[in-house]
Amino acid sequence: MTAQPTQEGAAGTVRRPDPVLEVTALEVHYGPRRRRRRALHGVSLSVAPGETLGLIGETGSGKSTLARAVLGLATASAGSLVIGGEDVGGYGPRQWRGLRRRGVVQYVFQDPLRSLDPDLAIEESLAEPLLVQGVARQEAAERVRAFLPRVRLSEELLDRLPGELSGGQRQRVAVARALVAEPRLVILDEPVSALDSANRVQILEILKELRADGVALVFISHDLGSVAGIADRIAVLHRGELVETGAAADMVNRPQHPYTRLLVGSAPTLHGAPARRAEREALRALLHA
Ligand SMILES: Nc1ncnc2c1ncn2[C@@H]1O[C@H](COP(=O)(O)OP(=O)(O)OP(=O)(O)O)[C@@H](O)[C@H]1O
Repeated sequence: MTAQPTQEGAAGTVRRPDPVLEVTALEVHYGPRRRRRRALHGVSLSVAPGETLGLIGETGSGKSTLARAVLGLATASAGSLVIGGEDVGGYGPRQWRGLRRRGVVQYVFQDPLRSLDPDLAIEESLAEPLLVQGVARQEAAERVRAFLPRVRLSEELLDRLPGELSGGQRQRVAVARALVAEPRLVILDEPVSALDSANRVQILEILKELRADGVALVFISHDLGSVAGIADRIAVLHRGELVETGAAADMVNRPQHPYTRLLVGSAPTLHGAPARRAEREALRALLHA
């Protein structure tokens, strides 16, 4: 686990810095009243500055809903959400836009074309988060160019459109766009799921290096193997509820909840081979009992 930055308190006691993200008893529902379905129930978690939280769960467990709630794209029906010290619970669309424009929170989606404007040249896409924060155009251009080596991109790509790049290059542009303006928190929703293994490894390496800047990351994946090597802590979501949260090594080596054990057993990238079928079936039976 990476050491968390700490501050000296008044009496000389070391205290942890305030979390960048604090989610408490969050509830999200979809659908009109009579067909209302609960997507998240009583979800509480926090992420410290510089910390990487892995959020894992199977399809439909509510991972993207949590990401969307933290980005102001899904409305919470109860609970509280504090981002960068701001209670964003009652925020309307304009206040959410303001928060995103100020660059407090950024995002990377599975499909980079969702994170990038298809009609904007790469250079413009990368400069935009800096320009909206009031950085002068010349300085923005310099900062973009200085950032490119960190995501293994060359300047030749700057005048291309997203559609003229490979999938791996596009995702590296999306990562650069999310991080170039030094946000406090970045939500990455399945950022490597659509990539081949070489590109997946490269993006994971890049993210590990960028963590050193002190940004907090929430890394969402259905695959425990993708997050295990990068996350400090891992939170497991099952049917809209967090069933287990702990240090990444403990979750991989000593999972407690049957669902976490099932995820660990089903992650071939963690072990030489997935757990035996009979064991997985036994865990599934336990979960559905
Ligand atoms: N816009 C929506 N309207 C209604 N129900 C939705 C909506 N988005 C998601 N849901 C439902 O909410 C639940 C959680 O979905 P969510 O997309 O958050 O899961 P997920 O863990 O991200 O899944 P995946 O890994 O497949 O993306 C699912 O039952 C889903 O069908």
